[in-house]
Amino acid sequence: MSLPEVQLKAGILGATGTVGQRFISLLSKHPYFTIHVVGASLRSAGQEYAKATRWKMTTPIPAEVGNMLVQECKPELFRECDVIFSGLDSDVAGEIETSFLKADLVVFSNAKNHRRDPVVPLIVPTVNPSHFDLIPHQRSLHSLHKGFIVTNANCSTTGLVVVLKPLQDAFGPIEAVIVQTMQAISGAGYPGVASLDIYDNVVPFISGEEEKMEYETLKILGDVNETATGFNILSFTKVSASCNRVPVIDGHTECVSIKFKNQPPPSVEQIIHALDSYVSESQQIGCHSAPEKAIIISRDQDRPQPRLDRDNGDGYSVTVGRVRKCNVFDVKFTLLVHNTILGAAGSGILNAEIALAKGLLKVGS
Ligand SMILES: NC(=O)C1=CN([C@@H]2O[C@H](COP(=O)(O)OP(=O)(O)OC[C@H]3O[C@@H](n4cnc5c(N)ncnc54)[C@H](OP(=O)(O)O)[C@@H]3O)[C@@H](O)[C@H]2O)C=CC1
Ligand SMILES: N[C@@H](CC(=O)OP(=O)(O)O)C(=O)O
Repeated sequence: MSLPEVQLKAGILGATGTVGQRFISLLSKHPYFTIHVVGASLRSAGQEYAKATRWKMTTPIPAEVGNMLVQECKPELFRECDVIFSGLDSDVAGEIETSFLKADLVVFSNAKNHRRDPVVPLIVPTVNPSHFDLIPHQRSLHSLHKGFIVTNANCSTTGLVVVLKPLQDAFGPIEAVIVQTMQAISGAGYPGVASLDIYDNVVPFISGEEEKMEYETLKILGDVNETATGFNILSFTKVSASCNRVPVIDGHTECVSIKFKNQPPPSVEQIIHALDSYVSESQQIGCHSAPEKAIIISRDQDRPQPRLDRDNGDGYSVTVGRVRKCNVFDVKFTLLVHNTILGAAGSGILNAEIALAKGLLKVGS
């Protein structure tokens, strides 16, 4: 993809939070999105960013952002932005993001609020960029000239669909998926889970998470209908998720078992080959943040591990290991996804790069 001639102005909603901080650290070294406005709640608005946030990234706050004044999340304060990235708390994301859409702004959201909307694409950038095809319909429905809203997926769902997509493409419909997650504490935002709850412990419940994985997987792996006015949500595939919080800072690990419709199923080596050779549309386009490999196969018997593998592909790759035959279903494996990069902010940024490549961002208009 050739670089655009102009810099695009980016606004960040929820800039002080866990996902917002990740947006800032990724965008600060981005070649064509420049951070223009940062927004958060009334608690933070009016303060310098460095004072308002409790910075938890391992790199310093970028100098150009540290002394920016945090704004309220009002569309009129972001009207110069070509693109808005939202890391808003879901208690407020629905209403605020809708007000930005109505103001004809382009919103890439991390929050759950709009993911089930029948005209909002739910896009994991290394899986289903074709769902951008619905944007002209969304624009006409809301009488928008340049604005639209796209969401990225729940972080655990993101890792899962990156691996299911090439298997579905290569071997046909997947009949059943059973997944157990071990999710990092950064997934709960800041301050998140109390240390007395998570230290020396595992918590076998994350509110709403299992339902999100079971629904979002089917929307993402489905396709856009013939008239590009809606989504064909998979009805054949059944997903059952069990979600657990574990004392890991970043990186969600998932143990997955799957059963194919077509029998006999592919061999373990055929599955490894399909995963290893998978190239997503975002890579084909040559997007700046697209990983060299969407899926990295580990053949070590004790990998993937969050501390060792979460930064693979700069956090944009999903690492898969322990691919083996399953005695109940057909095959089982373990995957690892970086929950705040590909599982959150990174997906928003890569989705914006894809939108730009597809001509959907009307820069400076
Ligand atoms: N953490 C993760 O791995 C993932 C998170 N997500 C989703 O991304 C979103 C952000 O999550 P996360 O960063 O973890 O959450 P945090 O709690 O860390 O951050 C929430 C952000 O929302 C802002 N905010 C809260 N209330 C308001 C308000 N009334 N008006 C304006 N801004 C407000 C906060 O500002 P202030 O500091 O001023 O309070 C803060 O910037 C959530 O919707 C979450 O579900 C999605 C995928 C993965
Ligand atoms: N619930 C996820 C993070 C998250 O906020 O997900 P969602 O964007 O689907 O609400 C976790 O706890 O790890």
